Amino acid sequence: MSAWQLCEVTLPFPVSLGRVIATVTCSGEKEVNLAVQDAKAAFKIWSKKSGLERGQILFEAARMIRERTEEIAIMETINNGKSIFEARDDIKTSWQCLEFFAGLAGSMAGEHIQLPGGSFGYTRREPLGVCVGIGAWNYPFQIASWKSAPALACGNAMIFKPSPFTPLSVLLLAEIYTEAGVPPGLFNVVQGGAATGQLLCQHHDVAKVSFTGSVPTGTKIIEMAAKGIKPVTLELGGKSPLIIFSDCDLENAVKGALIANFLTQGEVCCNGTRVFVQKEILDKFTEQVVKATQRIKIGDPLLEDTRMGPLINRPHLERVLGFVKQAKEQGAKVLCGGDLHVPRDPKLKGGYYMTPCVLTDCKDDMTCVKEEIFGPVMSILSFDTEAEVLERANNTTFGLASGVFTRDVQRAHRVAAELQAGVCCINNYNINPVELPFGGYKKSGFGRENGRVTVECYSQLKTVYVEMGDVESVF
Ligand SMILES: NC(=O)c1ccc[n+]([C@@H]2O[C@H](COP(=O)([O-])OP(=O)(O)OC[C@H]3O[C@@H](n4cnc5c(N)ncnc54)[C@H](O)[C@@H]3O)[C@@H](O)[C@H]2O)c1
Ligand SMILES: O=CCc1c[nH]c2ccc(O)cc12
Repeated sequence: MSAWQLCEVTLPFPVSLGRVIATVTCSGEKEVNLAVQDAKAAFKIWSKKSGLERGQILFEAARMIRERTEEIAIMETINNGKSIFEARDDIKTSWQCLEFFAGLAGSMAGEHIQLPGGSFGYTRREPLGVCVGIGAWNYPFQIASWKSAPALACGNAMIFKPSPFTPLSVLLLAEIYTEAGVPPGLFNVVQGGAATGQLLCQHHDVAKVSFTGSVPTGTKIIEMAAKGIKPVTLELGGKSPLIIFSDCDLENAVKGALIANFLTQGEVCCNGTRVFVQKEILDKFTEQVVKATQRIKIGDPLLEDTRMGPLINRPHLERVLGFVKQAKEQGAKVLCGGDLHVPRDPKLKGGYYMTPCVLTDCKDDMTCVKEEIFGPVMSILSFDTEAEVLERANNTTFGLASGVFTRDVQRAHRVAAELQAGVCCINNYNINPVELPFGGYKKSGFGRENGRVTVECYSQLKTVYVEMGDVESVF
């Protein structure tokens, strides 16, 4: 039995349409201990399998996710409020991630190093043990997949705690792993909020924590991990710059700016919310961005043509609207959106909708330009020169992502090299294929998800020395 089925406290989870869709129970100390105990037992079996054997099971899980895409996407849309159109894409990147690490599992290996006198050494890449994954509410299924796939491929067990705002879809992932053949308890889900998260991070049998969420919570996670000398992966917030030079392909730059700001209701950590536009094209760019933003179809996220659903919950909606109000007070101009949206469909009336917002006349010291809003609010800033925009783009404590639109290939790479961010997209935005590492600089975190390098975040290296001669002793 999974730990999440054994809980004592009942919490209601109102979702983004204002209705309760499910009640899950919150895991306390007893359930967390049980989950760790089961994970330890499963780790013993799993870590003894060859990489190829683990890969075969992960390939099967990927196949099952792909086959059940529609069911999982519907669940994710109900869970989070994002459009079904986007949810399908999240599920695709999830099974792709499982496939990517399944493919790597069989070739994880150490090195052989020849030493004097015929002696030699070799290294073994070994799993860490029981890993904990803690997720945010914006990409519930994908976050759980991006954490569990490399963890399991490397031979670890994982206990995953989703955000209490989106507790459901990860249960399908747990079901799929089990049906695909992972040992019982190897991937387990516990439910709850901060208290459950703390119990997991502080548990002495937990070897690693991989966290996706805000900087303040990330700070607490790293403090707890430091006390236990545990490695962490931190995927935190951002306030990423998107730089649009006057020599860009304008149509692509406009599309890029919308993708950089309005996917998942703007609730995306790597969004390019500081849109720096070179003066010569500011008016043309702004006009086209506003037109395209006003065309975004807001509504029932389960309908095929909807492109923006409701925000995650009422306090968050109010927070985002508060940022727009403050921006106006500080001198920004609202060119469109930024209002509460009440859909005509009566069944959507209680939903946490707002209209996507474009702000102009923004200055670097305004709150809307400095702080992560995590909602559908784009701030447009103008600039003159490359040197100036680089200085301003890097003037932030965050460093998750960045983007540049230009037709000048040398400038594109020069700017990409100068931007202080873990990711830079040239002539597109929010493209995060599983083959490429994803993660932040500065306060946006450290460690990486996806790409080959992530194997290093979920394994440890043992050095073995082999003496082929006699022991030479000074004693
Ligand atoms: N960099 C990334 O990859 C990435 C991805 C998605 C979201 N985010 C960031 O996440 C934030 C929004 O998500 P959120 O509101 O769910 O973040 P959050 O930090 O409030 O919560 C994230 C998770 O941490 C848990 N948690 C809260 N307090 C905890 C504690 N003391 N100990 C252990 N666990 C605790 C929560 O229950 C939740 O599961 C934004 O800042 C966004 O930028 C970052
Ligand atoms: O929201 C931020 C970027 C992102 C999108 N999907 C995922 C999955 C896992 C992460 O850690 C981050 C993200």
